[in-house]
Amino acid sequence: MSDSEEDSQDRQLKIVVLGDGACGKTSLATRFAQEAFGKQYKQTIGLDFFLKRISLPGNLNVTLQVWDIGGQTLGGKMLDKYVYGAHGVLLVYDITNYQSFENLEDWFSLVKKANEEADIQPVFSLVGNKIDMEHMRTVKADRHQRFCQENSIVSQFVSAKTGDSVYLCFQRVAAEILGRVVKADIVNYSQDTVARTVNPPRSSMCVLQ
Ligand SMILES: Nc1nc2c(ncn2[C@@H]2O[C@H](COP(=O)(O)OP(=O)(O)OP(=O)(O)O)[C@@H](O)[C@H]2O)c(=O)[nH]1
Repeated sequence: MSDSEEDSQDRQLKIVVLGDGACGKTSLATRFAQEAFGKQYKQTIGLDFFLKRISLPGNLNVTLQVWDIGGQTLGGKMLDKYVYGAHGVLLVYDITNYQSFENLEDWFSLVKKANEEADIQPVFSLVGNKIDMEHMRTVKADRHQRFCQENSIVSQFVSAKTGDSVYLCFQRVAAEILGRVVKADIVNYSQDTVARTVNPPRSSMCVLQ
């Protein structure tokens, strides 16, 4: 087994999926992790987990721990704990439900606050779901883009139903996270050369766990 293959087995990223009830978070996670979709709505109580190993350009593999947080947890006591230490956060809304887009401001503020003390800030992505229902869209694409520009976050549109852009959505966030960690790693390296000589650079990737 090559060094890079060995490294990849240890690398896990925590990706938290947030947004209003029924915007499609569980469907998105299920489509991504199990390549399945169910029409029937079953509310998530608390949270669910999914694990999936993905490939990134450059022969890099990572395992994503997807935390699917129930929409009803907004304002609940546990939410801070669920989102703490996330490497990536998908802020999901339903493009046919304007309220689900408006409420993302609250979800966004909450995660930023919960992670104030964390070493690494999460990579955020705004995810407009249900693009298979484009004809019923109530959130204009330019409102979506403005939110992304104002907050410097990654913009994505997906359909958990058809699977359109779902894998790409998770892949893009993982790539963005790894880009940041690698940059942080370079800074640490220059500040701590002695320790790095004893511990080879690849051990630094433990920061992701
Ligand atoms: N047409 C369409 N329906 C979708 C899509 N994604 C989810 N749905 C439907 O929307 C409903 C809610 O989906 P869920 O994935 O359970 O929503 P959720 O955000 O996890 O909801 P909570 O558990 O309450 O937080 C279900 O009936 C899904 O089948 C999509 O991309 N297109």
